[in-house]
Amino acid sequence: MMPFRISVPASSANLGPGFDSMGLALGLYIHLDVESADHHAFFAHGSEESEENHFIWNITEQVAERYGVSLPPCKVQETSEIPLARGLGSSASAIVAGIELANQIGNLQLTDVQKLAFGTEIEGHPDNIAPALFGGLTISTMLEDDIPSVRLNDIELDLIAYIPEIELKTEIARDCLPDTYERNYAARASAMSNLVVAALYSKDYALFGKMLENDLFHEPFRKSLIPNFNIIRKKAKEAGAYGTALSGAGPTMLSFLPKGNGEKVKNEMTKQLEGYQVKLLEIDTKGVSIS
Ligand SMILES: Nc1ncnc2c1ncn2[C@@H]1O[C@H](COP(=O)(O)OP(=O)(O)OP(=O)(O)O)[C@@H](O)[C@H]1O
Ligand SMILES: N[C@@H](CCO)C(=O)O
Repeated sequence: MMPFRISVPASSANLGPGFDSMGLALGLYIHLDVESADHHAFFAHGSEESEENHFIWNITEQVAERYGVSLPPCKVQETSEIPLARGLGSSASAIVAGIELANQIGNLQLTDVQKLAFGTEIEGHPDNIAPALFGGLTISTMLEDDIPSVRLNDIELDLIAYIPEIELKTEIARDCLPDTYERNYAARASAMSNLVVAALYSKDYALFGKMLENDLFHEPFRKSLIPNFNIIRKKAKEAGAYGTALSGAGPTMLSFLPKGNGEKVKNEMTKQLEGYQVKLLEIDTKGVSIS
């Protein structure tokens, strides 16, 4: 086996009302550098000791078991730019990395459909898994026998992420959501989501930003967990953003801006948000890749 590298992008799920279905791949990556070895070893980011039970390796073993293959010994070195539990899809990127590792070293030749199905089964929803696999903006859902997914790569927007120091586990941010929504409420919530998609496809970015900020599915119930939720949205709007949404389950927030305005707005927002990493991010259009 020649040494190779697996790279998987981060992602921002939901984009406001696209709850559990929309996700955008971002130019922050987890990398696995893989080479042949006498025995298995997995070195997690920043660690000099091999980890037997690493999250990613566990996924790799689950895939191998599902397809009935035994994996050759190899050395894997993980490095990552994706902060954990911040709403940037770290778990989905790690799952996709684990699936691709099994695919490569086990010579499984998995199709995109198989990878998406396996990843979604583990993560529970496809909104981060699909962009981590395919890149761009994806809209996906789960049917009994299929996970339809549509990709949009052509988005002419700058992105700024506001990443606080605190972590927020998705599990906790899901626990504060209602179990059910009353019919009129659900109809309004899905109308917001329809308009987000329609505005994106028609490149009406002002409308996109407006609808992005009108989610009814999750943000109203989560915003008390998110430091500076209202302030960030207001300041970003004043600085020129079309709109700002919670990234995934939070606590990161993500602004969408007219192309070319990112650097200026990033500098302004950095001055106002002490203790945050304020990052200008690219949209990844490739998804998982091997080099
Ligand atoms: N590279 C990694 N190595 C080990 N564990 C990881 C890795 N990436 C993610 N995880 C696991 O996933 C958890 C974070 O997943 P969680 O779903 O809570 O947040 P997220 O995926 O970063 O954000 P969101 O789903 O809101 O976008 C971590 O606390 C850790 O247990
Ligand atoms: N759609 C998910 C994204 C985080 O996994 C949520 O908002 O809980």
